Amino acid sequence: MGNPELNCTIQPMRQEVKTTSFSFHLPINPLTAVLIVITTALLVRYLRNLYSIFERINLPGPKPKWVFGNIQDFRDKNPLDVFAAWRKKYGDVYGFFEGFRPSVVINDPEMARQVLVTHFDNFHVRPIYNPFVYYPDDRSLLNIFGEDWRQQRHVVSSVFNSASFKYMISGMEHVSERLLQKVSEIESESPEGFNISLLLDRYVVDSFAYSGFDYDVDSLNNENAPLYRYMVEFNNSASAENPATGLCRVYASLIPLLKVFDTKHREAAHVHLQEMRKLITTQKEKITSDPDSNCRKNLLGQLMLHEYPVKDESGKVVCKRSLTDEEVIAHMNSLIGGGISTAGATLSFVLHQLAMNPHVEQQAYEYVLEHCGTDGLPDTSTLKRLDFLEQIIKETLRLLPCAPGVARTCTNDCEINNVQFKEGMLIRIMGCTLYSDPDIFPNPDVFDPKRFEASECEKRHTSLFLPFGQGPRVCPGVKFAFLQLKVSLIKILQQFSIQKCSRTMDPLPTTLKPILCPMEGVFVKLVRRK
Ligand code: HEM
Repeated sequence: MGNPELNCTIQPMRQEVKTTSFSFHLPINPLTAVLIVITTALLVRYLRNLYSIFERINLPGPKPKWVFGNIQDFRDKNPLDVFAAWRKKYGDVYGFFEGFRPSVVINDPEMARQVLVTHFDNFHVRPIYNPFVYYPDDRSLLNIFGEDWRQQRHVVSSVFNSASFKYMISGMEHVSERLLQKVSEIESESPEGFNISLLLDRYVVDSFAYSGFDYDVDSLNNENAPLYRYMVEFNNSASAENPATGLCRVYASLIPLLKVFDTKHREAAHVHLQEMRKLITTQKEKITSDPDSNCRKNLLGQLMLHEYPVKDESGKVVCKRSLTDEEVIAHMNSLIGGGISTAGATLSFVLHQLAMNPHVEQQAYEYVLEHCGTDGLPDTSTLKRLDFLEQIIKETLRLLPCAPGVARTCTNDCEINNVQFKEGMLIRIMGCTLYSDPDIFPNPDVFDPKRFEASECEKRHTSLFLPFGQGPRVCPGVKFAFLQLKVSLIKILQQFSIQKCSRTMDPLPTTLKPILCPMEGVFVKLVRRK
C-alpha cells in the first residue's frame, strides 16, 4: 500500500485497461443507437408496406426499387415507349412507382370514363404540371383544386362564347397574314425547305395573344418578345428532359431547394408579369374611354368584365365583384400555359403529316377551295364545321398527341371495376397507347383522317380518344384550338402547297416538354401555288 513505485505502475495499467475497453464502445450514446435501430426498422416496415401496395390490391406491374421506384426504367428511353411496352406486359390496368408515389396506369376506356366522369369527385385533382410556380400562377386553373378550382373553372369556361369567337377570328386572320409574309420571305431564301416549327411556335404565341388579349407580341419579328421568352423558358423548365424538374415531380420535398436553380424561368416569369400588368392598365383605359370598345369581346375583356358571385356562409349570393388584376393575370396564364405550346406543337405535326401524305394534302386543298375560296375565311358557323379539316387535326392528334395522357390524383379511397384506388395515388390515363393499337385503329401507322368521320367515331368507345381529356376538367380551350388551327391551315393551304423535302424526317423524332413536340423541328418545303 505504501509502495509508491507499485502505485505508479498500477495507475498506468488501469489507464490502459480503461483505454482498451473504451475502444469497444459505440461512438454514440446507447439511447441514440436504440432510437436509430427503431427508426430504421419502422422505415423499412413503412417502405416494405408502401412498395407492396400493388401486390396487396392485386395489380400487376414492374418491380420497384426502394426510394427510386421505377424511375430508372425510363432512363435513356422515350417514356411513351416504356408505357407501350408495359401495356403489352401488364395489360390495361397496372401499377408502378414514381419514386415513393404509387401510380396506376389505365389503358382501358371504360375505366378512364369512370375516373374522369363518373367518379370525378374522387379524382378531380391534377398533379402539378411544372413544380416551379411563381406568383400569381399558383392561382392558375392548372394548379388549383377543390371548391377554388370549381369557381375559377366557371370563370374561364364563360369567356369562350360565340361573341368572343366571332371577334377573335379576325385577330387570328390578321396574324396569319404575317405568318404568310414571313413564309414567303423564308421560302424564297430556302426553296429546298426549312424548319417550319421555328416559325409556327412564334406564330401561335402571336396569334393567341393578339386574338385573345389584343396584345401585339409580334415574336415572328422579335424573338425577344417577353411572352415568347416566357413560353420558351416555361417549357424548358417544365421539360421532362430537365433533371431538376424531373426530380421535383417525383420528390416534391426537393422543390424549395431546386427552385433556386430555375433562374431563367423565374426571370422570364417576372418580366411577363410586368407586361401583363401594363396590358391590363391599357385595356382598362380602352374600356373606360370607349364603353363599346371591341376589346371587351376578347378573352381578356371578358375576364375583366366578369362578375364574380360572393356568397355568405349559407352559400347564398350576397353581391357580385369583379376579378382583381392578379386574378385576371392568373387566368390569362392558365390560358397561355394550356393553349400555346399545345396548339403550336399540333400545328407543326399537322404540317408534317400533310407533307408526308400528298394525297391528303391535295384533298385538303380542294376542300379549302370549295368551302373557303382562294382567299379569306368563311363565316364563323362554316368555320366551326369544316369537318375534313377537323378530321385531319384529330388524326394528327392520334398519331402525334401533344398531350399523350391525362393525369389525376386520387383524393378518396374508392373501388372501380374491382380495382382499389387509394388516397394519394397518381392515376395516369395513357390514351396514346391505344391510339397505335391495330385492333382499335387498323394499320395504325397510316395517316387516314377518315377514321374520324362521324360514322367511324360512333363505333368506338367515347373515352377511347382523349386528346383534350374528358369530364368536368376537360380542356376548356378545345373550340378555340380548333378554330385557331383551322384558320392557320386554311390560310397556308390557300397560298402554299406543303411538300416534304430532303430533311423531312420520318418517323418524326419527338420529345416531351412535357408537351409532346418535334425534337428537332419539322422540315418541309412550302411551294407557292400559281
Ligand atoms: C391542340 C390543342 C390543345 C390540346 C391537345 C389540349 C389538351 C388539353 C388536355 C389534355 C388538358 C387536360 C384535361 C384533363 O385533365 O382532363 C387540357 C387542359 C387545359 N387546357 Fe387545353 N389543349 C389544347 C389547347 C388549349 C387552348 C387553345 C387553351 C386556351 C385557349 C387551353 C386551355 C387549357 C386549360 C386552361 C386547361 C386546364 C383546365 C382545368 O384544369 O380545368 N388548351 N388541355
